[in-house]
Amino acid sequence: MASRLQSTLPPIALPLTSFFSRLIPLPSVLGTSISVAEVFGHLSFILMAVSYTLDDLLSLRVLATAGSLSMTVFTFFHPHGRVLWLPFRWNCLFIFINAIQITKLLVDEIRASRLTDSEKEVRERFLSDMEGADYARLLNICERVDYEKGAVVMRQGDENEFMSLVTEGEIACVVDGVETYKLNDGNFVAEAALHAGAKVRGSVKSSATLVTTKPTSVYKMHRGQLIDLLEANKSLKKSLQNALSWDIVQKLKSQRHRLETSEHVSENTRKWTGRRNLQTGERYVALLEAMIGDSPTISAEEKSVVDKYRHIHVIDDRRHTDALARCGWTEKEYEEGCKAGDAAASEEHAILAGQSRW
Ligand SMILES: Nc1ncnc2c1ncn2[C@@H]1O[C@@H]2COP(=O)(O)O[C@H]2[C@H]1O
Repeated sequence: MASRLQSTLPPIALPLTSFFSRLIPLPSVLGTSISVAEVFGHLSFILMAVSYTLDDLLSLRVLATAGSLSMTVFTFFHPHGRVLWLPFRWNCLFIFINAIQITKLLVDEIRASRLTDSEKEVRERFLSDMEGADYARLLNICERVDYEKGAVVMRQGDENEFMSLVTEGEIACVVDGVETYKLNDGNFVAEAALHAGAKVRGSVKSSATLVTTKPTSVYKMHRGQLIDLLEANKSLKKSLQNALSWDIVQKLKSQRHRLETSEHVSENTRKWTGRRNLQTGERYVALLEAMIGDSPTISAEEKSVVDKYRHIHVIDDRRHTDALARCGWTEKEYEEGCKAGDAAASEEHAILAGQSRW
């Protein structure tokens, strides 16, 4: 065996041939003997099999790499006496790919382990579903901003490109001079229908003036950067959408609570409700404007986001038609996904719609 190996192996490997072709005696039930190279062959498949049972990505990749490494040894010192170059080269490629991915995972783990105490606390309190590495990636695009009490965070009607998470403090939301809501720690600000899956990268008109009523801190992130990050990280997207969904539930519940308990509101319930309704309509218009922009078409995917948003926020047909009119669209145009009178866009839209059916 050793002599056959020696005849095909690259000269550099020749000193190792006697080791890998050495026979190890086995208990009689398993057969007579096994070579060291074959031990690596079996080990490779055992490691691969175990790796498939693991959920933890890092451990899975480490074991898969060890499996591929064992396979390269087996194919290089193959008992038939010839190097099996085809599986050898493929396994080298698998090792290379896994090594890159393992490095990325390790970098993420290191990043996650270097969080400050206050960053860790924010994760534990408001983003506990988020993996440490995903949270670290999110922090990369976040800027912490601290406001004094009484600071104006944004004004009603301002174009705003940022989404924020309040990590501490309190912010009053004022619409046409009437306070409609108070944002507290854990609330998202200007989430622009992200909870419904909208990918609004640009600016959205603010539906309220936001004024801090206590010293307040937020994590502020650019919406475009956030959406790019979410598109590249499915697990981050899922956990952030979870957090946003809970935020919506919390906001709706606390609005009801506020309506029932606050003296200030009960004195002016009609006025408050009127402003809230107005604000809901304005936010819907702002969302449609941001999604449609100047484009003469709206895709089926965008429409399904709009439908989801309407369902969550109970936007009835009248409000929907009014909002469309404010954006310069008719109900019919919206249903068809294309503005009338724009022949080129209409043709292109029909082609794309036809393609998507395939
Ligand atoms: N009544 C309210 N209920 C919940 N959140 C609000 C309210 N008013 C304002 N906000 C938040 O303040 C943000 C102001 O900008 P947006 O309209 O983009 O999004 C708004 C919400 O995130």
